[in-house]
Amino acid sequence: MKLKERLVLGLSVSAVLFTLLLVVDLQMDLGMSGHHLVPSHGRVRYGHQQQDAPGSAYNSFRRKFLQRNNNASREYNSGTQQSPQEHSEATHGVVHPAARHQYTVHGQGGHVVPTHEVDFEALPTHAPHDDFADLLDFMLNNKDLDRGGFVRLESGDELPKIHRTAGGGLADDSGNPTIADMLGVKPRHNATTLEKFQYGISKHELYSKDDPLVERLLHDMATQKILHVSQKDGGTQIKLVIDYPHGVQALFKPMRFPRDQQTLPNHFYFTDYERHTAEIAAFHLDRLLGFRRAMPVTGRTLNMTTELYQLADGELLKTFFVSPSSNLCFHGKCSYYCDTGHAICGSPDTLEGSFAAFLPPKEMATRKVWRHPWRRSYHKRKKAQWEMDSDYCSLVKDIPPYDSGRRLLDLMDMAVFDFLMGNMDRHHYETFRVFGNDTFPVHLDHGRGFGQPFHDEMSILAPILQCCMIRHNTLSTLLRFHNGPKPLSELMRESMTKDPVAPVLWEPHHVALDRRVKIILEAVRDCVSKTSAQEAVVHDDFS
Ligand SMILES: Nc1ncnc2c1ncn2[C@@H]1O[C@H](COP(=O)(O)OP(=O)(O)OP(=O)(O)O)[C@@H](O)[C@H]1O
Ligand SMILES: [Mn+2]
Repeated sequence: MKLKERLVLGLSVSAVLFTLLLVVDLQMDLGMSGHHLVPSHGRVRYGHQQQDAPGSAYNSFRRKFLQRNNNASREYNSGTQQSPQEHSEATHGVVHPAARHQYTVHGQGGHVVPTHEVDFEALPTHAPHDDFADLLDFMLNNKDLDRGGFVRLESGDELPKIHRTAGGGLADDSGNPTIADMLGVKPRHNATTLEKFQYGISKHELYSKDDPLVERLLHDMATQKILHVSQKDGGTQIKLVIDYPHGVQALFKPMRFPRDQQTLPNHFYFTDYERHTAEIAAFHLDRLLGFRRAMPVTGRTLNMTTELYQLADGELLKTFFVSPSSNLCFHGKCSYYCDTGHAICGSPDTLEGSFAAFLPPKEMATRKVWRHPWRRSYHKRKKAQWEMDSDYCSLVKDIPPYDSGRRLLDLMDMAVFDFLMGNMDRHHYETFRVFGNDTFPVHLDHGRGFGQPFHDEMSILAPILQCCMIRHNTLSTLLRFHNGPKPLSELMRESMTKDPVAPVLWEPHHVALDRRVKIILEAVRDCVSKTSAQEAVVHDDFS
């Protein structure tokens, strides 16, 4: 080979290698690498940025919202009590004016109780009901618009569902195979309800719309005899693995505080205590939203002596003690809040908790862990990249798995879900490896939701406002919640009445749900008016 040829060859090879390196690096960033796309203080600029980039809807909507609510509270607030949440009315969210009127501080750490009987529905609403007819029209007229690079599926809104055959087997005639299909197995006929449920997890949802297994699973977890308890490793707060007969397991999170305890004013989202009621309510909320991406969770009241203490093993057992007021307590071992000062105590030895159906074991289905592109900094002074870069979404959109398929829309759904419950603790998410990338993210870990019923955390909507994107089905579900026949609050109450620890949520959380549905609709309206219609509402077939 001549020198010139060698030189050209060498150059080409290094160009290819360099490109590969760049691609791998970018992909890793949204996977598990721990690197940032750009230094977190950096800003990303694009060649032909418009005056009003899509992401700017986030900043302008937040500003508009803050302003409106500040005015409202000024009008409403004259001569009334102030809620302890007012402090948090900083840059990210708003405190609902009703909060100031109806609650007064009680005890340490911002524990708030109502001063008098309150009609939570009687909020200061002077405006007539806005039915968002413009959004309805928009959705109807734009059903067949270009879906902005997403796969166009023509078969209507409903995802073909997997069904159970008469013999209890699973049939996949739909492009929505189950774990059993993927493994080429059929659950034994004497399989436990949990095993049947696990094998029935499909590519697009954990369970199908009216799956009778869900109610059976909830019932089993709430009533079956507990055989053994041990601590679950990992995570920051105490969780127990509960063993039932026939190898069935559940993940237990204990009650720490009464229902009306709010996130402590000086706690960050990452130092907030977990609430067992949030885990229960999140399962119901996820199901009502039509996602079916959260494992079934039930409440249950335990006898701590016979159902925990006598069944615990070594390490956990050592942490049990009797408190000065003769209540049975334990603290376990974990990286936060696992010491005598943060013990979990019964009264005197009954204890409530949430029981989540166990995910499939490794042998059945392993999961892939993904860093959430809109994760927070988990640092008391640092901001995340998306908080400083209004065009962050265009960066995410270009990178697999967000550049095609359902994943980006799934993140929009997750933002809806998290905003409704006020959950800021969404650092990672998991998918089942067996289904590849075009599968749903499992909605896991909601213990930090439902902490601030008087504060709407607008930053949770950042993905939706920065991408100006929401799944068509999700938007129509939200419109149904808003316009009736039944508001989300009522559907949640109904859905949770059968739970053994009902009422699950403190009433102000229900009020917050309805208020937040409307806020999301306003946010989408804002986006629609700002961007081209095609981009704002993406139509795919996953509900
Ligand atoms: N239902 C479940 N069945 C089996 N494993 C689960 C279940 N829910 C969660 N896990 C596993 O346990 C881990 C910790 O659970 P979870 O996130 O709820 O606890 P956490 O203490 O809040 O964790 P972290 O502090 O890391 O957020 C999860 O990452 C997940 O892998
Ligand atoms: Mn957590």
